[in-house]
Amino acid sequence: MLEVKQVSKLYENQRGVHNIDFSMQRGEIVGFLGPNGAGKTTTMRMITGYLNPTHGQIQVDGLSMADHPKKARRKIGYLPETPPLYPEMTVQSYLNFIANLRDVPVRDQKKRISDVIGKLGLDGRERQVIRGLSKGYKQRLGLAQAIVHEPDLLILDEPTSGLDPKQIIEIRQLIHELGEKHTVLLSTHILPEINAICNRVLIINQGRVVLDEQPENLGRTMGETFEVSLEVKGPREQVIEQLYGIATVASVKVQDGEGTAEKTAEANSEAMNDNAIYAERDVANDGVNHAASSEIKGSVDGTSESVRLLVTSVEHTDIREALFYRMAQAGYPILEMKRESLSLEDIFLKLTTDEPEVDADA
Ligand SMILES: Nc1ncnc2c1ncn2[C@@H]1O[C@H](COP(=O)(O)OP(=O)(O)OP(=O)(O)O)[C@@H](O)[C@H]1O
Repeated sequence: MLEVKQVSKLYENQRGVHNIDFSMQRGEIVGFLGPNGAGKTTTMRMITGYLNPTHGQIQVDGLSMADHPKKARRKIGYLPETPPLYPEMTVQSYLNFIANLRDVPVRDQKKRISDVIGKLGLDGRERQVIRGLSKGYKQRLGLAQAIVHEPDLLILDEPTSGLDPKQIIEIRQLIHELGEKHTVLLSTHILPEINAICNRVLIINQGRVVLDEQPENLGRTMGETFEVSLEVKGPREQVIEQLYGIATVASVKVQDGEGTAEKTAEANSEAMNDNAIYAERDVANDGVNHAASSEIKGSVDGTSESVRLLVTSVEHTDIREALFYRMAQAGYPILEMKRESLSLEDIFLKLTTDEPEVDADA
């Protein structure tokens, strides 16, 4: 649907974006993230044909933006950061005007406009003057003008910026619905928005794409390990040794009042050798709850009988079931188990807070 090939933009010798290269398939909703000045708006303006790239090529559904700008633009709906509205017009007259501007056939205009009014919840406001609309309704109208000519590709520049929380939820829902029929590229500063509506995320920093991934694969791409935080009722040392008895456990860190300490790989192999002994001990205890034993050492204030641990697996293995069965077998109840993963915020900061690059070919 969209091909952005090695696109660069130079503003009076200052680099806007450098070698941006990505494509979008029909039906994708892609979130475009980046800190202020990263190059999101510049990229979007080039895709929509409002700005010419200094180098590179843009194709929309196989049409080159440089060679066939009019035809290519007809396939795109664009909502800039500030919706291009005429405050003196009414909702209806503005949409009539836009439909004409976008070459919607006159015989189709009435139905098309009534459809977008319905779709964007603008019913009953057709005669209202735009100046009097709330910011949320202006944004709805901005989306309506972007889709009135039924484009295949929607480019939305920070569509929820400046809206209140209720309006944000409504506009997100609308974008989600629009995504069923259109391919969508949306820029945002709101990271949860990506998880809420996008099936792919592009992160841009200092004019370059630094990440292109599906949200569910972000952790793996960033070299994230599979970590589980665990609260177990039982004597700390025995619990740790039991954990190291699981072949797929790579490390165990204690996270209690005495600080975070990591048990090493040697502990792992020792524990694995001792595995049989622990198994025997379990059988001997025959259901006796270890947590009730006098060996239990309290944590922070001596009143708790539980231990908090961070357990990492080898090769990204999901160890949650193994942890459950091992602790159950050993008679140490798991009070809490939670998979730890990098948030989009963590990843964004990791990728965008490096030292500024010195561009060799600048
Ligand atoms: N018309 C212009 N003339 C000169 N430099 C510009 C122009 N427009 C953008 N730039 C520069 O290009 C770079 C990218 O800007 P751009 O507006 O595309 O970033 P952005 O990611 O959209 O930022 P924001 O999130 O703040 O809107 C910045 O360094 C900016 O100063």
